[in-house]
Amino acid sequence: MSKKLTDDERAAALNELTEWHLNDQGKLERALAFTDFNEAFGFMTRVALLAESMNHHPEWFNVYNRVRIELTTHDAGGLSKRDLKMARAIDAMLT
Ligand SMILES: C[C@H](O)[C@H](O)[C@H]1CNC2=NC(N)=NC(=O)C2=N1
Repeated sequence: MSKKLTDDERAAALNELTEWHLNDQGKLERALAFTDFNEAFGFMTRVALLAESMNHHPEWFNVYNRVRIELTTHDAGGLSKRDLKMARAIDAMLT
């Protein structure tokens, strides 16, 4: 069971995760564009393996070279540290 972040914790995290924003559903969102579908799906495959190992799974949307990722923690009813860990791991994968 993960705890929902406090308002202060969430604000600090958003300040640090510059590529991410809070969407209108309160989820942590990042939009990405790759050169083509192969690159996008290759990235999604790497994230999928990571997600499975972390038992924390993204909600996402893909069209051709674009991927939009939304992170939230269902049992916390909002953002938790698990979303921040996942976001940082995704960022690290892209550098
Ligand atoms: C039973 C299982 O541990 C839960 O359903 C996990 C799986 N993956 C999950 N992923 C995400 N993003 N949020 C969750 O709350 C979550 N819960």
